[in-house]
Amino acid sequence: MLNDTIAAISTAIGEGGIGIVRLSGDKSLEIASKVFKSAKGKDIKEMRSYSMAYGYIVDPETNEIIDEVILSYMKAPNTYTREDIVEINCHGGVLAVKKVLSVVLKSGARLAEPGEFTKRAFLNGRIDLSQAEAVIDLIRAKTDDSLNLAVNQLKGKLSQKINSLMDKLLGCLAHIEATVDFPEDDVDELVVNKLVSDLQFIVSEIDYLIKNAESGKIFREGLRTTIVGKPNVGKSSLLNALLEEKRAIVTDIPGTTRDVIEEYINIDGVPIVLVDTAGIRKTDDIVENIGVEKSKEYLQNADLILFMLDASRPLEKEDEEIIDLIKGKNVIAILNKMDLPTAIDVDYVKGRFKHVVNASVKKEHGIDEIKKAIVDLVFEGRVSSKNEILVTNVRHKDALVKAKESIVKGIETIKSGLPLDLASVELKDSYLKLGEITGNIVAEDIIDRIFCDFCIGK
Ligand SMILES: Nc1nc2c(c(=O)[nH]1)N(C=O)[C@@H](CNc1ccc(C(=O)N[C@@H](CCC(=O)O)C(=O)O)cc1)CN2
Ligand SMILES: Nc1nc2c(ncn2[C@@H]2O[C@H](COP(=O)(O)OP(=O)(O)OP(=O)(O)O)[C@@H](O)[C@H]2O)c(=O)[nH]1
Ligand SMILES: [K+]
Ligand SMILES: [Mg+2]
Repeated sequence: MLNDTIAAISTAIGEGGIGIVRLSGDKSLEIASKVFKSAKGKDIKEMRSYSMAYGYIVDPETNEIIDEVILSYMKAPNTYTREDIVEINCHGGVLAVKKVLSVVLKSGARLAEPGEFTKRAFLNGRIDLSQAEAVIDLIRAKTDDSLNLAVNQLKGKLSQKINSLMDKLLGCLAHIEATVDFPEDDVDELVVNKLVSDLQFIVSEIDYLIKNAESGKIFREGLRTTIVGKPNVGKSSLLNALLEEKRAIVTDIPGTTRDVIEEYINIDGVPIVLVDTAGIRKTDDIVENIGVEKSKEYLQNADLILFMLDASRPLEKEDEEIIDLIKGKNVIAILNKMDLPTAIDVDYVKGRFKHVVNASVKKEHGIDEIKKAIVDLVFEGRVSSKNEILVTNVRHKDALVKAKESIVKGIETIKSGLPLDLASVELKDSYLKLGEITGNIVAEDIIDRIFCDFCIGK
């Protein structure tokens, strides 16, 4: 129900300077007035929009003072949700904030669902769906570039692009309608050519967005990079070196790492989810074996594999088995332990892998080269995040792919000389797909799924 008043804790739960309980809905001020006592005896119902009041939150049933607070009021429609908003700024302890929320709920507000404030901003028309999605991306951004992309999307840059494509498509549809109204006339060849070239232009613009979406996805989700190799080649040493922190246990005992270790790093603005795994080998140790199975699972889902080899030893069956497992994946092979005499067939490894880096992780050699190889591979021939409209969300990319397919079919229909209104069916499909990105035209379950993913209080 959109017209009830919702409330939630909008700051992170934990000890902090301030914790905020936020209310949104037309009863926000009325509910707040039941629990707030102004220090100067003022009535908050007379408050001006975008002003604050100092006082106490009091449990109306027990008259017990719960917290000393500052309350702020923002009047609809100039607010985050486009509804009346009251924010109660409490002391930032877990208990005070929770108790304030609980009296607010007892006084007539309903606990907000995750993302419900932002969902209201969307349903009330302040932002479209792609902008709402940008809010959560902004909160989760781990690098400056990711943040920058999310802010641009929040400001509506992607929406503008999609709306302009939809306008152009609508122009083509109008064009077709106009010719269909005069069926007796032979459709002018010039008209058809113009239509096809307009559609091809739209396709090329969509193509550009799709092409760069791979990089965009990395900025939003991070590049899943998994270090694999047989035991003892130096995988955990590499994780520690890239993190610049002794995160994983390193020993000279093969089979040291058993669980999967996952950490975030930022390499030149590229967010990386770095995963260290158990060395892959056949083993009778039950615990280690679970680790090995996990390693195999993780390497299947990786965007990039850092395949580590011990260059001081000849290639072994275990290495070959891993080579088989990672076939067809994005791989950077790392020849580690180059500080020791080389025993591996370097040429053979170079023949098998396009990207090979020499390193001695222990002596801190080759770490920068590994970082460079990762970033180069990510952006091979592609754009960075600078001043680009980058599609970062897989949902948007999928919609673009489908939108393009429909236009391409439409162009084929037109070119084959079939009646033009047959093409308009396909163009309308494409229009609907584009509309899913901004949420102009979108099914309720998609909306629910998107906002489910939000945090509470947002
Ligand atoms: N205390 C607090 N800080 C916050 C938020 C909040 O809800 N509360 N925000 C959210 O979580 C973000 C700010 N987002 C906002 C987006 C739009 C409007 C808004 O009311 N815009 C009005 C213009 C108001 C004016 O210019 O006076 C409008 O568009 O009409 C407010 C906040 C970040 N900081
Ligand atoms: N000489 C030399 N030793 C290294 C180098 N890198 C790592 N080591 C050593 O190799 C041993 C194994 O290193 P780890 O990082 O634990 O190897 P791992 O691949 O994570 O091993 P598991 O978790 O057991 O699969 C340790 O004794 C490291 O100090 C290197 O570049 N040169
Ligand atoms: K080890
Ligand atoms: Mg290890």
